[in-house]
Amino acid sequence: MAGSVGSENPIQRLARGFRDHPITEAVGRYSNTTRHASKRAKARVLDIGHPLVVLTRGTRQMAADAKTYWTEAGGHEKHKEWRDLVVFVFAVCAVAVGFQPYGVLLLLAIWAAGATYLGRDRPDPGKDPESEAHVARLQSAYNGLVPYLMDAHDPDERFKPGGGYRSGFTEWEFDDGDRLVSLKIQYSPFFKDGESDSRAKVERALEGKIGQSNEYLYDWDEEGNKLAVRILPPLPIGIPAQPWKVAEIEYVLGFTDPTSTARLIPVQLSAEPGGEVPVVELAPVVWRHGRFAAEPHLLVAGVLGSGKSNLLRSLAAQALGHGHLVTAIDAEHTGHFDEFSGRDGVLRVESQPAAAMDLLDWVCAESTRRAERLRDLGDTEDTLMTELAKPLWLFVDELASLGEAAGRAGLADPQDLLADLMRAGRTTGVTVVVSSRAERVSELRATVRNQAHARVGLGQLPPGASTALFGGTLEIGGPAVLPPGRGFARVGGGPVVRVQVPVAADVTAALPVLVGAVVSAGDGETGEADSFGGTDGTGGTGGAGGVGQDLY
Ligand SMILES: Nc1ncnc2c1ncn2[C@@H]1O[C@H](COP(=O)(O)OP(=O)(O)OP(=O)(O)O)[C@@H](O)[C@H]1O
Repeated sequence: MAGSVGSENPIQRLARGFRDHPITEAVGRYSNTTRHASKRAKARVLDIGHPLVVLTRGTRQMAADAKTYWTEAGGHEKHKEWRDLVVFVFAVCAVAVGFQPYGVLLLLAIWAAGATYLGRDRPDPGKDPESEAHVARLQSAYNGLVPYLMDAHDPDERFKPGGGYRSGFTEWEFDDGDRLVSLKIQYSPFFKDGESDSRAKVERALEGKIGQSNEYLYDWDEEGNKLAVRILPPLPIGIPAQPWKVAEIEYVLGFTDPTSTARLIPVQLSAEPGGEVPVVELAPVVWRHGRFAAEPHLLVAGVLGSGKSNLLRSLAAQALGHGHLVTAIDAEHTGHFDEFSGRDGVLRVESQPAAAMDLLDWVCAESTRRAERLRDLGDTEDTLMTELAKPLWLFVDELASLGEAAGRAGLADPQDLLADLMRAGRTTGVTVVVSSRAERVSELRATVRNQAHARVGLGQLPPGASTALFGGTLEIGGPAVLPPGRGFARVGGGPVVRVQVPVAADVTAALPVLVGAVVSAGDGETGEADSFGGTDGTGGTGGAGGVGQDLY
């Protein structure tokens, strides 16, 4: 083919160029139908002749500008004289330049430059800058919402039949794959956004228009009459708890969307013994925790069976893996902490109210003892401090139930003790993790809630609970039933992100691996820990040795 190009005459070359010229994307869609052959030809002509089109458009603009100048200057005599003078000087200059060597070429170059500038492609100010496909999808979502958000009393009439999507949607975003991933809606102040039925209608309408296979995160701002929606693919479920590759002071609460965090860690997806264990990179939700941490305590709230105890167990396993001391109160006698009893590092696990209150008293006394010793020592070596204030964890599963049981038994309110403990815990190295049924979050005192700045909400939270936890009515839409361990998390003043908690089902199998990993790292080995299922049963030791930073 290359040989034939040299022997082409200019006309053949032009014809070949025209034939081979890439057609534009829009026209490409029609390329398989003869019906649109003329459209294709027109697009090719416009594409190849684009410089000519620009020059013609610019020349026409130039002529129109000159005409406007000529006619508009005629309003006043004085202006008219000025105009005549300017035109005369311009004409004389042009003629003088024209008679110079290359003068005509220079004039042509000036004309071409001016025409190219004036005829350049400019966006049509009246045209929607979104692509047609995006406009169609946004408008379809808008139309689907009109029956539910239309309000005759709304002076702005943001949602009305025949309205444009821009009057109701304030922001939207499409990802690289052209998926709508976020949408912000401003609605009438008269819309009953406090009623879950009204909200549900809007949510289901959006899901119907945008697609049922996604997961939707709804953030209702009832004060501002705004709804922020994020549309995301479902998170992976059933991730087995394992020794996470994070820093020593970091604890993995769960996993979120890659767009919500700036990092990914390798995660083994299966705990099945034998065979290839798939490893993927997932975005962790990390709680940074340690002495003087900004968020030393955690509050987990969730609906019935949403996986609160599982999260507490997962954190207890991580704490033991770091060689920390663990105590736990199982207020509802679920037995979720039984398999921790008697393990190295586990000081006490209680479920009876009297014993649980006794444990609370002990932890408070230990915290006070630590505070006094630290005060006596003043500034001392870090290693001694670390030994004195060895991290001690108190897990209270279902705090509201514990309060109720203690009240029935005529005991003190555990929240009184907890509030003091949490306040001092930051310096004394005592971490409190409490869980509560979502509908009972309001029973937790503000003094307790305010000390727990790291928060996780699991399952479909009632509006009151999500407001108490995150300051807004958050809902997850899409699948009818959320998998256990799915919810939202916020650490301190960070953003609220959705989270999928890993499953810590078989802690008996998990602990030896976690603790073994710490010990072998302390021995200087860098080998990676097995997944839970892969354990060969090498019993765990106390795990008080050094913590392998590269393993956690
Ligand atoms: N992240 C998870 N992934 C998979 N399954 C989970 C997860 N979390 C919990 N589960 C499963 O869901 C069930 C309920 O979990 P769990 O007891 O932790 O919930 P809960 O919120 O504490 O329940 P309750 O409200 O009854 O106390 C258990 O069978 C558990 O194995």
